[in-house]
Amino acid sequence: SAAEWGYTKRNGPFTWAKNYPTAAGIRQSPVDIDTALATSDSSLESKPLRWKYVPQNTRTIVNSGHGWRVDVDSEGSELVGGPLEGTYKLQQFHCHWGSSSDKGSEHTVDGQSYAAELHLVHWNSSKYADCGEAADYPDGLTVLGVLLKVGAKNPELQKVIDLIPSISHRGEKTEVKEAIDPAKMLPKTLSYWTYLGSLTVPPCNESVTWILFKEPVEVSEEQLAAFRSLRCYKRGEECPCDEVDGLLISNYRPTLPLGTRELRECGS
Ligand SMILES: NS(=O)(=O)c1ccc(S(=O)(=O)c2ccccc2)s1
Ligand SMILES: [Zn+2]
Repeated sequence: SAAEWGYTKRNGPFTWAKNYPTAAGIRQSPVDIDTALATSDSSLESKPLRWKYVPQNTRTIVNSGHGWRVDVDSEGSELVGGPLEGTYKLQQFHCHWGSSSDKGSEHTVDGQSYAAELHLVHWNSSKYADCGEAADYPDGLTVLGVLLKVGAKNPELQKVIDLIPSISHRGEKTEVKEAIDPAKMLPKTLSYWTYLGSLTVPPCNESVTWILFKEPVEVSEEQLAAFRSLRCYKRGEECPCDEVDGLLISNYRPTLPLGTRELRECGS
């Protein structure tokens, strides 16, 4: 198949539009959050964001070749309120990071990068049958974004990190035995920015309502180093990417212009 997309010079973000024209669209993510542009919106304040997750429903963790991803059984989960119409269900969560902790988040805040960014991906179960269908509609998906900064070891994320050695190569997956509670990976204060954007990986569908929490959550340097130990190629195959021995040391997309999109905020 055509050279798979990735994050190296040869197949990275600036090449994606060749095979995925939507990547050159006007509603792309991530963006730089220019906090001076954000407008506070009473309608957001009047409908608090509410979520319910079922830790026992975290099923498997997989090395997608572009990072780790924990797939969840959507049943029993829900996300409502804030900018959202209807109910969204959790599909999966994953992370983006950089080769050193001075970069790695996808969204930036007033030009500042964070060490990593956690994404909890939800789909509109009020209107669509599943995540794949929802991805084709402008109100199909919602991603909760959590900025990660270097600090204390994150105990909930440690449950993911403990599984990384068993998914070291692309395509490997393993059962998540110890329940991981996505709610425990969210910040204490629920202030957020929200805008209309896209998936940050190909096919970059413009179907995501982004909700990015303002308060960063801590993760340790050792935990970030564990993320970078994932390999982008299959066991037994040679490394196609020109990353040093195919280590997934960086998997974040640089920011795209917000353009004429509205950036709203809720909470201080
Ligand atoms: N970084 S991100 O949160 O925007 C993101 C990347 C990939 C997904 S997805 O695998 O859920 C997915 C969902 C629907 C279609 C294709 C992929 S969501
Ligand atoms: Zn993501």
